[in-house]
Amino acid sequence: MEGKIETVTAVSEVSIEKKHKIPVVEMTGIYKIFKQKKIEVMAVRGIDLKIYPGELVVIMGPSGSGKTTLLNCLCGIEKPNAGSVKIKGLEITKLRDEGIQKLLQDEIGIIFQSFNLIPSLTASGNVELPMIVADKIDKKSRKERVKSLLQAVSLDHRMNHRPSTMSGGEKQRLSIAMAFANDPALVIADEPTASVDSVSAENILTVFKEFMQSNPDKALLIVTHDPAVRKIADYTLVIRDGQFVRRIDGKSDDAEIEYESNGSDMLTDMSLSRSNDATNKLIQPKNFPKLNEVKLCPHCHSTNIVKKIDKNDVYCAIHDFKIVQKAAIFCKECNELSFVAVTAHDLNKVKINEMESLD
Ligand SMILES: Nc1ncnc2c1ncn2[C@@H]1O[C@H](COP(=O)(O)OP(=O)(O)OP(=O)(O)O)[C@@H](O)[C@H]1O
Repeated sequence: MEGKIETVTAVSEVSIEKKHKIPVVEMTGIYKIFKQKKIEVMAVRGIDLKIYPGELVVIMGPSGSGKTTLLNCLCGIEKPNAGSVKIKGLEITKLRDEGIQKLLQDEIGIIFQSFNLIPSLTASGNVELPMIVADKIDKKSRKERVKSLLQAVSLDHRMNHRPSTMSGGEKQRLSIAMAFANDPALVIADEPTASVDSVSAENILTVFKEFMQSNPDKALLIVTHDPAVRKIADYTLVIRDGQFVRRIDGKSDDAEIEYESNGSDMLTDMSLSRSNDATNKLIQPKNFPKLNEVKLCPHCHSTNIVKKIDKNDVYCAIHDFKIVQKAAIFCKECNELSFVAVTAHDLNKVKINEMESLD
């Protein structure tokens, strides 16, 4: 159906073998709304996600689609407005700061795009540090583990070198070794190949594959814009406007991902040549107005605006399950492009039966 975005749940196909395992990640009905003055941004809307031990899952989506917010909810850094997040069966949405800190220390390893290495420490010092903080194993075992982790990422010859002397690919491999240091149940990688060249990116994917093969009880979640990463995934979830809209099973790289086209037609129609992060940000008032009621730029409140509705982007929002639609508002005063949710009442093209099938 034209205009319909089907939401996808990542919990549908569970093998009998998996049913007997506790999921490493179990997110149910997650909503996250940010409030800025009178404006609400619904960054995540009703996400369900289960990841079992041994699974390598990739999440892809355009800028502003809610990837970081979802990860933050998953790690306890952000509290969702609604829904449950369990890590290895433990509900984490009610944990206090110390509980979250312990969770991040013991059960979740994070690989940041920006590496997050300590410049004054050598490679082995960086890998050892999380183990010193966790204080679970003695010094001798720690040193042995540092060695084997650095071997696993092919950096054993660089163990006494500082990050400043390393290439981007080496730094990223070092941050992978750090993330696995405390033997976490879940490793999350945020854009792990974004800051490295294509050869290093291939090496990083190989390291992930090998880690998963030698640690079948772990789960790995990678958030990326890089389609190459899908090659190593058990399945890929495409996120758009805070919802999973597509699930691609398997590791083949021939299935197309079309999320990049999100919003671009409107930009072209409005004769805008520039592209910035705002293109995918949806500004969502509490009560959805009709398009003709939108009179001001959401950024500078100027009335000098151009409005355009995207007929291909009708979707269902959670507020009373109203059918809403995205409208692009371009402000000639501040040059900002915003997306505003408006009621689909203006839309003669949406037939009643289609609207009903949306929720
Ligand atoms: N702290 C915040 N306050 C207000 N709005 C926020 C906040 N954090 C995120 N948002 C909004 O929530 C939406 C989702 O943002 P998020 O950072 O999760 O997207 P993303 O997919 O990770 O984007 P990118 O790929 O650019 O990092 C965006 O519209 C963003 O502007």
